[in-house]
Amino acid sequence: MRAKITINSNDYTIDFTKPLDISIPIVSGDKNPVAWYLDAPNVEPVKVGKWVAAVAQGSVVNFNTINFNPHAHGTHTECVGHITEKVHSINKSLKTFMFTAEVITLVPESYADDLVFTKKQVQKAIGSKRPEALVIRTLPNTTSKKSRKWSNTNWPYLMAEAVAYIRECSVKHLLIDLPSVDRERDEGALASHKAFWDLEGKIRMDATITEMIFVPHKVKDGSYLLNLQIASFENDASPSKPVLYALEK
Ligand SMILES: N[C@@H](CC(=O)c1ccccc1NC=O)C(=O)O
Repeated sequence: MRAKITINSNDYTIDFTKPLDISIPIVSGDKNPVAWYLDAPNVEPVKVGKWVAAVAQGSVVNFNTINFNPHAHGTHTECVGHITEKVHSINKSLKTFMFTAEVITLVPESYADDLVFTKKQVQKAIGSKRPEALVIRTLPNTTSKKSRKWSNTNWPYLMAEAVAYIRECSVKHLLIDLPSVDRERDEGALASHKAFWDLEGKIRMDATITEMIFVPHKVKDGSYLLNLQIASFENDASPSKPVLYALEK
């Protein structure tokens, strides 16, 4: 299926048979990525007495219970409810699902004992583009990101002024391939989260942050259409499935 779309008076064609999935699959056990000091997610059949709900074990159906944490175990999208006393729901915050998106690639820079992404880098990478969604691929970009054990790694993070700039560019949806836009241990500052949602100003209720994506190498930097989908969880965050489509002229 192909679609003709118009973005700001420019016409493009989309080929829906060529999705570029930038989500990380959730798998049971040690192959899954983990952050925030939790154990691996678990997918296992329901057991009642002698009944094990797996066809391989004599059940007529496979019927698994899944135990996982959206923030710790893979690609997830969160709303401002992640950091506010009143719990806002991602299902109520994210109401449209197709966005113009720009994929950029950033190399972290040294900052004291940390690795960070600066406002200057972001400015250079975005240039004059003003997408609704910004997809940040960080280097190095090995496939081990899909199973990384992130706890206590002090991953690279976005400087708050870089995120404020992203907000000033009117980006509504920020996606990154790290467990957080903020430093792993920041004494609760969450400075980049706060800057993105404008917590000290007019809170952006409809803005979202998606973390732990994986942007394959074959996806080149540039402009795309983004389909950002969540499961309908009434929670601050949900596992999500961001999918890019090339914009053909
Ligand atoms: N960086 C925060 C911690 C933090 O953000 C966090 C801690 C435990 C579980 C989840 C967290 N953030 C998740 O998105 C801090 O050091 O206080």
